[in-house]
Amino acid sequence: MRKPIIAGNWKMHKTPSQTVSLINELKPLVKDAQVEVVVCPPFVCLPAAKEALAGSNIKLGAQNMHWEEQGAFTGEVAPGMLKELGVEYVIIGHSERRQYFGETDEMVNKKVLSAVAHNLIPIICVGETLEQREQGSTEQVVDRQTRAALKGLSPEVADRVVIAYEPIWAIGTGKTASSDDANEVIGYIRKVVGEVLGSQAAQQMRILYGGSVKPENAAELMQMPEIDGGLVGGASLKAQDFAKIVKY
Ligand SMILES: O=C[C@H](O)COP(=O)(O)O
Repeated sequence: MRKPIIAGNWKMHKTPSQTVSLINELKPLVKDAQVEVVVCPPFVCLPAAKEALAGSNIKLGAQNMHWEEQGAFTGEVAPGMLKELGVEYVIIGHSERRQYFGETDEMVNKKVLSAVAHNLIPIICVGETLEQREQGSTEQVVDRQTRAALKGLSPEVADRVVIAYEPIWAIGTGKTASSDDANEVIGYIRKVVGEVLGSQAAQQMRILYGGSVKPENAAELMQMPEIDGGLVGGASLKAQDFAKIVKY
């Protein structure tokens, strides 16, 4: 049985003090959650978040990392730095990183391997643009991104790797993939995982949906058999909304 995950990607929102307020508001609302709850604040908010999360069931995630242990990489953050702050999850290859910061499939792969080696659970983002969807190349795009991201991974770590299918046209736009569409693409991604790592690994790996997940559409999406939870952007910045999604 794959335990669902609801993860909040706060993107570039919230200062350290705002982080503490949001977490304090959220904690009582999700304390009985049946799913794994993760929040991913900005890097500089992680220490404050860790302290505010003490004793709660909410886990801490980061939004990115470098693959190297250390070195002359100005502005970057290494996996060991995240570990020391109590981070358990790390989003890798979000479409905003690919689009605005030039992250390639190869960089995503290096980050995934490094995260796993450091005992961090990567949440690997894949998904097509509107143009690619309209051209009918959704499967081709997620196929390429998934194979590239998983290259060199051992099937034994499948339960410590998460994929998030995020159609780019659905991110922050209010447009959601229909639950049938999302389920179908995630089923396809699971098939690809099976081809790369074997069918047992494919059954163990959690694959989330992301893209305008809201309290109003969470239940329908999360009830689909292939969808193992959600990566939530905008709605994760409001404690009440995020808690409703957690309790879908
Ligand atoms: O990582 C989260 C996604 O980019 C979804 O963002 P959104 O829920 O604001 O559409």
